[in-house]
Amino acid sequence: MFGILAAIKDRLGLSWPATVLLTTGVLVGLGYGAWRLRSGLARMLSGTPQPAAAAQQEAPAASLDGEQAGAELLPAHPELTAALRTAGVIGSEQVIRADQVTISPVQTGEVYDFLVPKGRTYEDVEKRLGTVAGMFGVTRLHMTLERSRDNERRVKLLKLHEPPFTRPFPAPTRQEIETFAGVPLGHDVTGQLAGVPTFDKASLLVAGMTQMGKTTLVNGLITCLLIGYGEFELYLLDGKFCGLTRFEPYATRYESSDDPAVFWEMVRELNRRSDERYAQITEAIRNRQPVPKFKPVIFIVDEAADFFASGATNEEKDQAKQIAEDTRSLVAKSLESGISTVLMTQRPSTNAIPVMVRDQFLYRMCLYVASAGTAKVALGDTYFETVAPINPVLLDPDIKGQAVLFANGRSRLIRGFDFDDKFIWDVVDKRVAKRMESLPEETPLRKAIELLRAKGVDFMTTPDMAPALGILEDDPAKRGKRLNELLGGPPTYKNSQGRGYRLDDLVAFAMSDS
Ligand SMILES: Nc1ncnc2c1ncn2[C@@H]1O[C@H](COP(=O)(O)OP(=O)(O)OP(=O)(O)O)[C@@H](O)[C@H]1O
Repeated sequence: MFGILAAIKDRLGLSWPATVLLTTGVLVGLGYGAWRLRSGLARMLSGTPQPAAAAQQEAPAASLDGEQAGAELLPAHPELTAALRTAGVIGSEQVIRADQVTISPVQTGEVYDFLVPKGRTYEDVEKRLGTVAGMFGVTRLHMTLERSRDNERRVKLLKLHEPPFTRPFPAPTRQEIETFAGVPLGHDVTGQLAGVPTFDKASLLVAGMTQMGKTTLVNGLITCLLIGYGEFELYLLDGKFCGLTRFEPYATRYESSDDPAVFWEMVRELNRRSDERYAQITEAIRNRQPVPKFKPVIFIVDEAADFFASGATNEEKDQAKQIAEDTRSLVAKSLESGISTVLMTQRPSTNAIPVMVRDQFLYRMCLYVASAGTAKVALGDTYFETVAPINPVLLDPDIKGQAVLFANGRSRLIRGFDFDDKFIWDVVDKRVAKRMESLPEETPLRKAIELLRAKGVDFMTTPDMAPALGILEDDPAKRGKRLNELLGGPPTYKNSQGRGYRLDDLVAFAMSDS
């Protein structure tokens, strides 16, 4: 090295300090030139030109962060980098590294699995999902984002080939429903089952214009509950008269009516049960006992809007107010009492379901509606400010049963199941039979139920039933009273044959507890 320096010194006729300085300067200059050339080549290969100013800004960060320095040299994924930069998800100087992207085909589209640059998270993509979809040349409905559990920077972006649910998925089998972790409500856009983790401590509002598939969706929900949910009681109010009839044999109480008084009566009955349950909880806490576990009760109302409508007189207005207040209280108290409410409405207008009732619902679903305002009524006033909202107005009204499911702050597009009637009947029959098996064998109530079943009748009068259960009293009043006491107090029913008991009432009574 000394020899080389001496040769340079002789050749240029410089002093020693000047020779050393000059040689060092030239070597540093050459090194910088080589670095510029290399990064320029890397950028050219990745097809992402970078302004000089940005490159200068990035130099210090690169020296702090090994990965970022590596990112500069590694090729970027052109499609994702360009889309996410233009959508404003990542900065113009940032890239999505090609070696951190995998694209895999699924049944209905393809999944882009990638890491966003350091300093960004999946939420940056989620917040701008509509714009990102636009960059891919599709709509928000074609795109679904899933976060990963292992890394905040990992994004799984599903892009559909066709509008969602263009092709129907087959209804799930019993086994698929049984193995689903939670309560399925429908298929997601890839054909997987989607739903909510539990119906315990939850309530659901389902809104959508007429003929969009609400009743079918809720029939699917009840079917899934009967297959996969533990023991529960069902209260059904069929405001459309025949939408929920298939489940009557299992229901603890089934009413088919559009009379607000019937709705109010059911709400009050459930509020009473809820109060009793609260009293038991308080008592347990007071006595330092474990809090009792209650059998879940699920109250489902098909077409609820009419029940809150108010008449013109003051008395009717007061009644409507009281109905709204009682309903709000029921939904709000479901948290601890284990009584969940599902309300459906085809008129999600501002005054159809009172705001104080609506705001209590933990889960909300909206099928196709004609305006964003109506969607807000169903999903909440601030719905469009939530993360990655899906506008129900954009759903295709010809593909029935599609709905935006808004649960735990996240939106999902699903399509309710459309089960065969035969499948539903079979599920109901099996569940009712299972219930019967679980009844204590030798009770008079079970004997009475089996008597009606053996005779193949839905109703039996007191004079016919009493002797079969060992009551040989001749006085009708005394006989009726003794039989009712023996059975434990189930509701009686009167028809043209006289007073007696209906099979459905006896079964429901046998199943109910506080
Ligand atoms: N998931 C689905 N797949 C296929 N067809 C469906 C689906 N959901 C609903 N439908 C069909 O759409 C029609 C309307 O369904 P449904 O009666 O459930 O709607 P609705 O919203 O309850 O209507 P309304 O409020 O007028 O009573 C029915 O013919 C039903 O078979």
